[in-house]
Amino acid sequence: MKVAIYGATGYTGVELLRLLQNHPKVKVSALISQSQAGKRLRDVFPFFYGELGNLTLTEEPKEDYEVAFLCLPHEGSLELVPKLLEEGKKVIDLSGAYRLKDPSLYPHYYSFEHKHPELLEKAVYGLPEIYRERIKGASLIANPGCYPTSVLLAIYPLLKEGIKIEKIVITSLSGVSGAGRKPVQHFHFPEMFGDFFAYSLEKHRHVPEMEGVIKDLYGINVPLRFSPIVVPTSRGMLSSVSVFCEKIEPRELYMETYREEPFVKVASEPPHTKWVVGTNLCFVYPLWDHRVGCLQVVSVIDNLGKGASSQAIQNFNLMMGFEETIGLNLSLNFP
Ligand SMILES: NC(=O)C1=CN([C@@H]2O[C@H](COP(=O)(O)OP(=O)(O)OC[C@H]3O[C@@H](n4cnc5c(N)ncnc54)[C@H](OP(=O)(O)O)[C@@H]3O)[C@@H](O)[C@H]2O)C=CC1
Ligand SMILES: CC(=O)N[C@@H](CCC(=O)OP(=O)(O)O)C(=O)O
Repeated sequence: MKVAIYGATGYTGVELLRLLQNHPKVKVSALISQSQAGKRLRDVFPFFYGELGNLTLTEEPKEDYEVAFLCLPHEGSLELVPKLLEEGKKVIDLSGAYRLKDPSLYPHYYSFEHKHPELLEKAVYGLPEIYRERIKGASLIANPGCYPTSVLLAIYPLLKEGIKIEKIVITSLSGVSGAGRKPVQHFHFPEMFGDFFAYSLEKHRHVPEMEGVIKDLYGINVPLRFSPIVVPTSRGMLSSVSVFCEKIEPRELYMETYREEPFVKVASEPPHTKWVVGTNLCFVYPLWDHRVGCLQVVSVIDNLGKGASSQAIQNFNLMMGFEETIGLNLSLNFP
C-alpha cells in the first residue's frame, strides 16, 4: 500500500515515518514538505537510512499513492482534504480541522470559518476503541487530539455503561512536543527547563472535541473543567480525570470494557508515562474516592504515539482491512 506523508518534517510526521519503516504492508512513496523540499530525508534526519532515507522531499507528490497522512497545521489540512478526497485518496488527518461536527464552533476554537462543513459529517473520529466499526468504512479519518485521547479512554467505560455523571474535572500534563516543532519563546530550553505551567484555561479547542464525543455516546452534555499543563519533558501525557458520578466499583467495569483491546490496559497501580512513551499503549487506573464520593481515573499515553502517529496507523490498519495491530508491536525505552 503506497502512502504519502504531508508535513513530513514535523514531530508527528517524523514519528509516523519511524513507525511506518517497520510496517509490513506500507511503502512510503511521497514525502511532502514545504520547508525541506529538494533534500533527501537522510540529509534532514540522518537517522533515516536505507530506501526511506534516500527518498527526496517534494512540494507535491511525484508518485501515485492511495492513502495520505496529513501531519499539518489545522489550516493546511482544512484546504487540502477536499482536494485529496476528490482525487480518490483516503485521508488520515492528524490535525483538528475535521474533528468537530458543528462548523459554528470553528471560529471560536480554531479562529477560522470552516469552509467545508459538508465534510464534517463525512469525517469519522478516529478513536478505534469507540468508533472501530465506523473507521473500517471511512475515507476521511479525523485523528483525535492527544488530550482527548487520554481523557476519552479514561471515561469511555462510564459512557458506554450509561453511568449517571454530574460533571468531570480534568487536569492533564503534556510533554513539550505536544506543541509541535515550530519554535516558541516560552518553550525555549532555558525557559522551559525546570518550569511547568498551565495554559489555555479559559478556552482550549479540545473541550468541544471531548464534549462532542460525550454527547454522541451519552446523548446529553456533561460539564467539563479542563486544565492542560505543560511539563519539561519531551514526550508523554498524563491525565487525572475526576468524575462526579453515581457510586460504582469501577475496576470490573474497566477490565470488562478493555479486556479485548490490544492497546488499552487497566493498571493496578497509578501508571507512569515511561510505560507508554514510544508505543501505542494507554494505561488507565480507576479509583473510587470514598471520602469525596467521586471516581478518579489516571491515564497515560504518548502524545506522539496513541495521541497522534501510532493511533493514525491503528486507524490506517482498520480502514484498509489489515490486522489492527500490525506495525504497532512497539517496545519502549525503559528507563
Ligand atoms: N504534537 C503532538 O503531540 C500532536 C499534534 N497533533 C496535530 O498534528 C498536526 C501536526 O503536528 P506536529 O507534527 O506536532 O506539528 P509540527 O509543527 O511539528 O509540524 C507540522 C509540519 O507541517 C508542515 N507545514 C506546512 N505548512 C505549514 C505552515 N504554514 N506552518 C507550519 N508548518 C507547516 C511543516 O513541515 P514541512 O516543512 O516539512 O512541510 C511542519 O513541520 C497538527 O495539526 C497538530 O495539531 C495532534 C496530536 C498530537
Ligand atoms: C503542549 C501543547 O501545546 N499541546 C497542544 C496539543 C496538541 C494536540 O493534540 O493537538 P491538536 O488538537 O492541535 O491536534 C495544545 O495544547 O495545543
